[in-house]
Amino acid sequence: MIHVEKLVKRFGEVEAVRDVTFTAPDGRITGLLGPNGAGKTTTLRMISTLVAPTAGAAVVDGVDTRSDALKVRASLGMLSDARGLYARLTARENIAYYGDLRGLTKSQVAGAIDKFADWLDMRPLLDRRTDGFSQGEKMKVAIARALVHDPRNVVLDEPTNGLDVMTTRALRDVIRRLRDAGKCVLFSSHVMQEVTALCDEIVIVARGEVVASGTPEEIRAASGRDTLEDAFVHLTGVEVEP
Ligand SMILES: Nc1ncnc2c1ncn2[C@@H]1O[C@H](COP(=O)(O)OP(=O)(O)OP(=O)(O)O)[C@@H](O)[C@H]1O
Repeated sequence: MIHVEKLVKRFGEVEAVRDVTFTAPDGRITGLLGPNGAGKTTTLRMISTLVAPTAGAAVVDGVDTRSDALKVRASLGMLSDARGLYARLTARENIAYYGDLRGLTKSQVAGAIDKFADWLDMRPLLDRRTDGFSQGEKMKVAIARALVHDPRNVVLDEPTNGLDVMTTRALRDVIRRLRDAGKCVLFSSHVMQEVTALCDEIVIVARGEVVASGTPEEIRAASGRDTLEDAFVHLTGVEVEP
């Protein structure tokens, strides 16, 4: 479970996150939805221990990110983007390298690679060097790499960016499988349709603050609008992407 409480992050004069409080429970898919610059990535980076909060707390499975970052990292998988793959290594070697860093045995690594090869339909890619991979192919490797240690908490920053329809569908299936296995899944998006297609709970952020949270129906009803899209525009003051 991920809980953030009155989270604040300032970069000099810029207040990227002003006041963010929410809980992403186990066995649920929670979507952090907001327009560009709302503070989603900064929030996820604080949860993942990559940046320290200016104030407030991010707590993962009861552990505060500032008191024991290593313990938090062990129970969390973070996908930020598909950059940083080793071009000279094959997909399999890239994933195995992260498995080694996480302290997995060879058979645990082999099992994880086998699982993701099926889930993401990436078996033909496994023994090719990632140099020259398409955006979607790189993303598949990045997902397997981020989740190789089977973390209880899964954090995905705009995971469907640049993916085609088939790969997006495969990724959604993976996210649902993780939810059904009882994991806490938290992902960010600026695309409302993406979030409504997948999420059990939605947290809407705008200008660094939570402006609404709940199930899609709760948010729509609380806003007094006919559709979630109208609610989103009303709450954030931003037009929805087509
Ligand atoms: N390292 C940094 N230094 C200065 N400002 C930053 C830094 N990181 C983020 N910001 C600013 O903080 C605000 C929130 O950025 P953030 O990347 O968290 O938003 P986001 O909701 O993820 O947006 P997007 O959907 O565009 O990725 C933006 O105004 C951004 O310019």
